[in-house]
Amino acid sequence: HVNDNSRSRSPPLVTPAANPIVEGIPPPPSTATASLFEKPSSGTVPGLTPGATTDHERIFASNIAQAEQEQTGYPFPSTGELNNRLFTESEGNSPLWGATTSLNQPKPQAIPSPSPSILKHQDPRPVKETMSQLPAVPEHVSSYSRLRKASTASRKLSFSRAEWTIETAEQGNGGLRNAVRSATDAGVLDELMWVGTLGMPTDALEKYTRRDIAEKLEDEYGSLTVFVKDGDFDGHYTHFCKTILWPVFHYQIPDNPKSKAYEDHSWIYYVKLNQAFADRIAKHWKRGDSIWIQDYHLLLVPAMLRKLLPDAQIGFFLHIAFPSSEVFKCLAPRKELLEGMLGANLIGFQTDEYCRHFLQTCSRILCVEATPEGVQLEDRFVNVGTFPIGIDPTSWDKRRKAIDVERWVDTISERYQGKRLIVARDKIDSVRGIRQKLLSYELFLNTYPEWADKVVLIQVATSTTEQPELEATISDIAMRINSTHSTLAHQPLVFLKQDLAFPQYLALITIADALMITSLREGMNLTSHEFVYCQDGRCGDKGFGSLILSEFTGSASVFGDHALLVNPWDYRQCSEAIHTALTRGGEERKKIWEELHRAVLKNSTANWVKSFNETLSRVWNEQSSREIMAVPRLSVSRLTERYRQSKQRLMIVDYEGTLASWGSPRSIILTTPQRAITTLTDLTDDPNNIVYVMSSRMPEEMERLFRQVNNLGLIAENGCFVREPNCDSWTHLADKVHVKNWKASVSNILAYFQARVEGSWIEERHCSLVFHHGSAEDRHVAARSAAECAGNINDACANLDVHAVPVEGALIVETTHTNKASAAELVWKWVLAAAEKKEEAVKPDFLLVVGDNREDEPVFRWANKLQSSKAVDYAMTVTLGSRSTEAKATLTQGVTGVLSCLQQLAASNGQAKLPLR
Ligand SMILES: O=P(O)(O)OC[C@H]1O[C@H](O[C@H]2O[C@H](CO)[C@@H](O)[C@H](O)[C@H]2O)[C@H](O)[C@@H](O)[C@@H]1O
Repeated sequence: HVNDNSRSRSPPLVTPAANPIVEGIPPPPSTATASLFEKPSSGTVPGLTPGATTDHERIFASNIAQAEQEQTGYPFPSTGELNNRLFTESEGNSPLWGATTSLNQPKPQAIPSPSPSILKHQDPRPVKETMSQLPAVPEHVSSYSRLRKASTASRKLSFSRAEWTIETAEQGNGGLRNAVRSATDAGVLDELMWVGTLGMPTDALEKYTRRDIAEKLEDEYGSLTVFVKDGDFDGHYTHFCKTILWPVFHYQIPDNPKSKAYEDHSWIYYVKLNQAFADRIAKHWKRGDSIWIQDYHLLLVPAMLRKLLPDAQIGFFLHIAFPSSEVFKCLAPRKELLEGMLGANLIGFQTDEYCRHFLQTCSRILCVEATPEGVQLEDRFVNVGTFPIGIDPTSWDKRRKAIDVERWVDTISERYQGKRLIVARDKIDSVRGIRQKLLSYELFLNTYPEWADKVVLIQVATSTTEQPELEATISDIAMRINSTHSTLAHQPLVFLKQDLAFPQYLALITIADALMITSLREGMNLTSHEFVYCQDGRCGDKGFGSLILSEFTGSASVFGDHALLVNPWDYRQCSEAIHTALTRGGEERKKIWEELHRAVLKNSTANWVKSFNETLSRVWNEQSSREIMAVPRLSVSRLTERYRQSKQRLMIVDYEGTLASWGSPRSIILTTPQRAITTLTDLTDDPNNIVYVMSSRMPEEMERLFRQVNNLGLIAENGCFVREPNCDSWTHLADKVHVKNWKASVSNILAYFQARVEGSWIEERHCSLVFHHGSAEDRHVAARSAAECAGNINDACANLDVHAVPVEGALIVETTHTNKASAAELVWKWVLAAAEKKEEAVKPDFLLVVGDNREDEPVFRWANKLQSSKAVDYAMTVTLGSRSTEAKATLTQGVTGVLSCLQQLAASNGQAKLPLR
């Protein structure tokens, strides 16, 4: 990676847990975590949950096993046997499928709440110093701790000297891994490197062991390891990611009095880990590399990298949901998180909804301009887009052919002969909605008792972290369902608190009659895609099953109404959906399934990687070409030379901020500085020049401002009105009826915000409304309100073809139909038509556009295009200051620079004398 400069731009993928892992390490030094590292007993696959742990689970697990045994006569193994058999069968053959949660490596120290020691890190003093200030420890305690220290030390020794091997990890984002694998197989990615942590504690490893592991991972597995302290990892992942970001991004605001979610002590670990990733990547980055950062664990990395590598091509993809701005607002470091993401060139989301939420949140919290394409920052544009992830049909075809799958199809079919199967596989996590699903299922059994002995819900519940309260609640409901609705020969719910081996999972979703997903929120949900793909009717009379899907998943936007969309909190609706799924006729099921299947194929993983990658590279090129660094300073002498050589010229110059500094919007006697008047007069005196001034001001103001200049064309209200030189009447470009209608809707929104910002006021122009907040008492509050106001208008009025654009001290609301460029186009037509009429038709061969803000950008774009399409020989577009722009050149001396440049042009043809210096 480091030495090869010739490689193509395939992205190193940054993920918090690299997929190759280090395994076979004895218990780590801390007694608190030792049990997590115990070698699994024989007959289990390393890392798979080794069985029930709490009393509750023990009772529940044995209950199911007992129930299964009691139903003798069936060849189906008990849960325990099944478990062992599965584990044995999958040995040495790690499943390669999607979002599995079984662990074949030591778990990270992931416990539900952070250890109290986490707070120690808040103290900037070294630990030793802090310890020495503690009161003396009683003798018996200190000898105990000496003993503990000794045993810890010996464990550390054996840990650090232990043999190790590298195995494929099963945890992490399986969907992402499959996507990258399939893209590589399909030749979409030809070279890539993963960047991640080991996913296990590493403090106890000797330096040389860490080095050896990192070297092997880099050389043989194309993976770059980021080492962080165990405590930092814990603070980052267990606390900040899992108790703050994860719930909030899934609309769960931890606002109960016991919640520590908003104490910011874990923020420093989040920053630290993100910085460690950024530093590691920056060190290895070479020109031509593209960096793709994955998911909510690394929201700050894009900006950290941008600082280290200003020109790098950086993409960011969020796999989980992005909440509404009202929810995101609750996060204490909300600004930092958004700014972190905005370091990327492209930010991708799973659905349009998350995309919209992000744009709105940026506009409201950061007060920046957000367009449907992305976010305009002061010096850069960041593209934002939707890239729904999917599954890889090719690899699924291969896996389905495995002999194990067929065997399991037979076993499960035989076991549940004559029954209708509803299946589900979820992580035990409150956002996955298992509780809501079981309650709905219970309601279904109560409402339709005739189904009680004909249907079985098999719920596979995987877990990586302990969630005792949730698990207890779920177990209670599960027990209640089975104790109420079971008979000696039938049990309507099979609840497996363990993951399945891959062939079993495949078999299960192949023969099921329905899949039920009730996530309260979820980024995508690939289980539903996997289910649909496997329901192709290849399995006897089974197939074309129904998909019951929470409307709060990303997959709901992929499948739309072809799925039975449900609100998981509406138990009645969910129960009815179960009934519909079980009673639908064969023809109907097939027809619906075909639509679902089409959606799965359309969203294949290879397409996902390809489209993100291609978009990233395209927007990076576009953005780079707009970067101010790449925009040269205007060479006035060269411009003058072209001016002198040309026969017919068109010049369009912006008014405020370009020809004159910004005037007070309320000024009644608005005047144009004499120097601007003189310059314009000198230019318009030349019969070969056509000069227009453009502004957001109203036509009557423009007339007043420029009445002293003859032969001057005017563009008012940002292109809604145009007046030809020497003409008394204005041409209206905006549709009056449309303007009247949208003004009525927007006025109320503006009035609402105006009433809340002391010192702000609303100006009504002919075709636009302006919310002036530049002289508000509290500028900061005013800017935030204006941003929020813009968000509201842009959401509410999107289909009215109106948008709100923030400018210096104001928010202009205007129609999207017209802008300064539409006026410029009309001017161009007029100029060509006039040239045609002359005896010696001379088309303009010199075009100059000068402006200073966002509203001038469309005119720059238009003029540049005229030149590239060879409609004009020479076009120069010039902007002021250091914004990102599409102009070809910049002028840094502001209004003075513009005026002296224009004076130089006029003087070059003898129209004016240059002022004495
Ligand atoms: O639990 P974490 O290690 O913090 O990771 C979060 C989850 O990542 C994966 O799911 C997310 O990405 C999937 C693919 O884009 C998407 O379908 C899902 O909705 C997202 O939540 C992973 O599959 C989960 O197991 C992780 O919990």
